[in-house]
Amino acid sequence: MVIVARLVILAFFLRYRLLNPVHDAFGLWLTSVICEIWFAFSWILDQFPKWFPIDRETYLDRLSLRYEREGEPNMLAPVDIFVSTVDPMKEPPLVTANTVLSILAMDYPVDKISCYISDDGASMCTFEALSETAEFARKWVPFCKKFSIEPRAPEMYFSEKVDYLKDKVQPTFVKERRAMKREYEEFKVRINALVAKATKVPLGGWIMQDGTPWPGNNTKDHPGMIQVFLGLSGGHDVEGNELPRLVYVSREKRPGFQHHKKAGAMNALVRVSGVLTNAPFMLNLDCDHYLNNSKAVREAMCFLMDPQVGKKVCYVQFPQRFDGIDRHDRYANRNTVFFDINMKGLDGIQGPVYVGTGCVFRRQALYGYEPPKGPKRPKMVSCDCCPCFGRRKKLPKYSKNGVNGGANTTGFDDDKELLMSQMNFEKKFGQSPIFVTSTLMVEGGVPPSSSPAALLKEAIHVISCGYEDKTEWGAELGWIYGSITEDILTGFKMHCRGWRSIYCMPKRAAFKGSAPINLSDRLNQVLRWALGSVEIFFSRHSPVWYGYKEGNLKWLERFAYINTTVYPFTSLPLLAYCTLPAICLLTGKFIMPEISTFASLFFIALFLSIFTTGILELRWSGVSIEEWWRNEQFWVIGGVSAHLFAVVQGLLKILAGIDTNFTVTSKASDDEDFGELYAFKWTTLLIPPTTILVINLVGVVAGISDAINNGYQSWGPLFGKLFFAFWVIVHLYPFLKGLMGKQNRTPTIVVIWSVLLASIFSLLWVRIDPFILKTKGPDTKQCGVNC
Ligand SMILES: O=c1ccn([C@@H]2O[C@H](COP(=O)(O)OP(=O)(O)O[C@H]3O[C@H](CO)[C@@H](O)[C@H](O)[C@H]3O)[C@@H](O)[C@H]2O)c(=O)[nH]1
Ligand SMILES: [Mn+2]
Repeated sequence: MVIVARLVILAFFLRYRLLNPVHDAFGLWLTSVICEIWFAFSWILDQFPKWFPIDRETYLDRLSLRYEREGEPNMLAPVDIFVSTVDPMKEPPLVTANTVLSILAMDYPVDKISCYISDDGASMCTFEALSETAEFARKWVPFCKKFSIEPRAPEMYFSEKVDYLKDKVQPTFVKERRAMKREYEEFKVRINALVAKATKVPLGGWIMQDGTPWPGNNTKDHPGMIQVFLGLSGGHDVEGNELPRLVYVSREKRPGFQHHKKAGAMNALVRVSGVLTNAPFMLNLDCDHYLNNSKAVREAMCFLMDPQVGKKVCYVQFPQRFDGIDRHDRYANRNTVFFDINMKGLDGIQGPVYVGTGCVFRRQALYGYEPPKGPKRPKMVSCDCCPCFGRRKKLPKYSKNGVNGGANTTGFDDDKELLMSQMNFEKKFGQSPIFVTSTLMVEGGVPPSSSPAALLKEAIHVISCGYEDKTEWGAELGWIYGSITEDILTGFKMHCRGWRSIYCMPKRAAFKGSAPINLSDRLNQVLRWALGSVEIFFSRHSPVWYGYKEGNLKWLERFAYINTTVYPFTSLPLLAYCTLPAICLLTGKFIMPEISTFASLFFIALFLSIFTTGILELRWSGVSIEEWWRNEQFWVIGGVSAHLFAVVQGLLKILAGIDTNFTVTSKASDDEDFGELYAFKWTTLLIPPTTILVINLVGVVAGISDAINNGYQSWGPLFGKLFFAFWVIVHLYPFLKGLMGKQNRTPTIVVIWSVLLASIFSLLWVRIDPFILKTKGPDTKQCGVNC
């Protein structure tokens, strides 16, 4: 009701604004009204998908009751876990090792999990670190399971400042913990030694321990590499129990081939895992997102293996949570407004968007199939009966491909048809009979006849460069190409096919990652996301025009996707709106005519409705007011810098074909204690916000001194303008802090540029409309009485 009320008030407000132009500042008025209309539009896109938020609850004990009966084989579904890494310098191997250890130690039947690491950097350092990690896991995993510790990433576990003796009854715990801590310190020393060694490449390239040269010495031109650690053949832990499989994969790279960044890496893993283990579900994690809750996968299974609704669920997304963010979360890294408000809202429609990490997929959904069509639910009293909002009758879908989630997996009539469909499959999935067969095995598993050696050979084949040529990979299958935010596109395709996704927020955060905490890195990350969105907006997959034919995408879900692709464009009106107060102060004009008491009611009503929607949202989501305010501030900061650049770069890509690259975010390794927060790196992204800040400050000074000169009665009109300017300044405040750094020193180049730009603008305005003249000019009419 509040949302509807706000919509109505907004309409009245805009009507008033449109009907009351300012005649002596027509340009200012027009600009501001255009901006306000755009803001209203983007508010609708953002607000409406929050109409029906959902909170979910899982019952892990019932999952066990159903699928883990005593005396019977365990029926939980196998899961393949994918971890991506690319640059051992920016993504320290110790961070990746911790993620891997937390995966290997998770609470799930060991024979049902396999962990695949994609190394896009073909780095021997990563490889050797992984080999060390596999060795360390033999001790770490039994320790975790014996004492049920959390989290199971050693670095985080040992640095937790809690009373670890609480609730622990085993007498050996203290002793074993101490011993394990020592083991971990030694492990860390070994990893650090590997990293130190990796900083300078030897002349002839890297040599492996067995004396042969490392195949990945040229990172841009090397064969595919696969190494299986642990698992059935790879030995057991120190207590003789089996360990999950751990597989190192570095896909083939050759010059002249498009590698499609992370999306390409993930697709290579989809195929390798299809050939080697073929679990029906897969969990995808960034190298820095460790398992913070050892039962996370079980949480996901509560939905994916649900006999009633599970079959239509394409993925279960967990919120991203972070470690090591400064207490006030200066640059809104936690993103709680998104993860606790928007995503919960989407869950009430067709499900959350995929955010790139912490997500458990159904393999069949990634293979481009549609969800199985269950028996139609009996119609109840709902929107369905309303003729205007009811869903359109669905068009019959192509079912040539045969496989639709379950029922008819191998129902071919004769050999000819079999051959035909085989050819179709190879056109779709590529020339690997073993992989194609695996896609038909909906319940997972590899053909029993195949030997491990043959499978490994095939695995190398499916990660070769040319494998995806003339197939549907990246267009209809797997992770979708075409944007550096591959995650949004990938989820969007599934929703268009009619799948639904689930948002799962266990009490103990499922995964935790790191976030860039210094200003420049953060802005660059936001730039990449925004650029990815702009790419999608202009692509064939733009939610503005894609996927109407099938009619499977709910329209509020579409609103949300449109919102995630058009938000960077809001930077243009935002930039204008942030410069307006300075211009008003310098020229003495304003964007509104003097308002009557009646008209001011519109403003008060609008303000109140904004306030109420905000408060209600914070109430139901549990987001704190501080987090919300940070988000508002960073929306402006990101808006006038990163989003702006993204729009420009996106247009350049469209018009001039300049490709965009994926700048990987650095992951702080450890114990730096926010040194990073204050680290300052120069980037052009800093220029526009600094300029805005400076001109607004100049405006405030000029406005006040002007009012002082003009005496008492000019303070009234000034008030509105000052308020407006302060609005801009307080939003940019965290940015100002970031600029200052720890030592309160701003790099000279930023100052020079900004002062330059600011003074040019100010001078320009002063020359065009010098406000000083207003007081003394002999030809000014109103001067008579007061002068
Ligand atoms: O060519 C590449 C580039 C990146 N990555 C991996 O992609 C992941 C994400 O990179 P990161 O720099 O950490 O990006 P973030 O901005 O922190 O990540 C968010 O946004 C990305 C989309 O821009 C998603 O891919 C991520 O999953 C999501 O966590 C990392 O594991 C990288 O190793 C690759 O595997 N190959
Ligand atoms: Mn990251």
